[in-house]
Amino acid sequence: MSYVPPHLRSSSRTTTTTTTTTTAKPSSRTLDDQSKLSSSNSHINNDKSSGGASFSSFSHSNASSRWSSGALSQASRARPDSVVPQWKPSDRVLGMKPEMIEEVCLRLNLDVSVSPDSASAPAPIESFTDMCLHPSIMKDIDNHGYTTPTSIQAQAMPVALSGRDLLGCAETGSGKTAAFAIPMIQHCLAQPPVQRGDGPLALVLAPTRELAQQIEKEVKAFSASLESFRTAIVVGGTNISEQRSELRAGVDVVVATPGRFIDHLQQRNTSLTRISFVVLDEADRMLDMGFEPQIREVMRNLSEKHQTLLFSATMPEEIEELAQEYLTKPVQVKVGKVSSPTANVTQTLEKVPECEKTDRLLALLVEEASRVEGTGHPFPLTIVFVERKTRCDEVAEALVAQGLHAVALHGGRTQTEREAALRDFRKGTTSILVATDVASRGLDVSGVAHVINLDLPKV
Ligand SMILES: Nc1ncnc2c1ncn2[C@@H]1O[C@H](COP(=O)(O)OP(=O)(O)OP(=O)(O)O)[C@@H](O)[C@H]1O
Repeated sequence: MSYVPPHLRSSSRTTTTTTTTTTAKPSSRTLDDQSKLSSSNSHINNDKSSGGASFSSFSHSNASSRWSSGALSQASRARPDSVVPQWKPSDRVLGMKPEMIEEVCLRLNLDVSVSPDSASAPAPIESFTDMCLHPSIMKDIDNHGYTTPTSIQAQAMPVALSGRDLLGCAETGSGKTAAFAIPMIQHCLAQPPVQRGDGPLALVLAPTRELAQQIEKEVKAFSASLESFRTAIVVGGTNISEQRSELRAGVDVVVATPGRFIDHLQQRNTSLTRISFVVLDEADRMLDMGFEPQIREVMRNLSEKHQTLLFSATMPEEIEELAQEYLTKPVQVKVGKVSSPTANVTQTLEKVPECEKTDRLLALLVEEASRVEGTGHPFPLTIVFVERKTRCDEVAEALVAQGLHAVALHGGRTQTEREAALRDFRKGTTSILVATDVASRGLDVSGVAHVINLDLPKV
């Protein structure tokens, strides 16, 4: 049986308009139950004549707080349906024999699986050229300096480009941003253009502002040659009215943290109606941070024709439940890091009583400062991870008191302060970044020499 992308699958989904929703967790179900689940959870009113879907707010039941995608005068305008992009890889890839595919998966350390009732996964592709991408995207990949796909890119990109849902288990640093950003841009290019008060066509949800900003930067980089391609970043701690006007003008892609995105939906600054490509990045982290109700609210109100990519570094039960509920016959791709951290990283563990930890850290870093003094080299970039915000400030202050250039990065600081802290660290003006895991996980800073976990990371 040939593969039918999620967009084209017929469904007997019941359509209802409701004013209240439940956030009760569903029990664990098999993939076969998925369509039933989707239909029982659907809160979409697909009555196109009324201008699209109506939504309920998960936190309020009063009428004024309900979201409506009919906002921004869209109600009176018929919105175009999403288009299923026609994609096929090069003939060379199409001609790959099963044993060749197996050999590539083995070499790239890829673990690929599909549910028994779905079509086999698309073959991994080891060159961007063989992916047959839009010429502008190819140009931007080249400008970005990427010559060969990483393992996750080699497998996740063909999956996404072929229109299938993806469950990706990839560690931070494996190159997954491009793995979803490039197919997402290609998907958007196949859609009818966004108009004012319209869009977005694609949505990326990420756990932290910093990660969202990093993702948006990448999306911009891979769409730099496309003149009218617009992206918006929607995160807390930044000016909501600027975001409002940007969203209302109409954008192709929104990269957002879940809380702020819901705020904009409730204020009717944007809508879910035209979204046909969704990425949940670092989904495990988003659940850890309590974003599950917001994620569920978005997912269950999306239009029926959409494709979902879910990435998570770990696969706890909650992620599996989320995947079973919101992904349709996904291809599961598991991959390790691009290069083994043990290849060029020395790891040491030192047991220190709680009350002596800060002193030990100060001693180590002061010793390092005197070692580099006189060598003409700057203090090596160092990240110190701590568990709590208060400790983060205390440690940074103690380091500064010793004459070291340190700064604290945690969720309690303003967006401007966080951006400045990261900018100074990236430039090397500040050589020590003391950070909580929540604020800094997944950040990509090159040239870091030392990483110190003052408190053991919670895994
Ligand atoms: N194909 C590639 N060729 C060269 N460098 C790449 C390629 N893909 C990604 N990189 C680089 O590898 C680093 C890690 O990539 P990226 O940030 O996309 O990883 P990630 O898995 O998304 O991690 P994170 O969890 O931080 O988002 C970045 O510096 C990125 O520019």
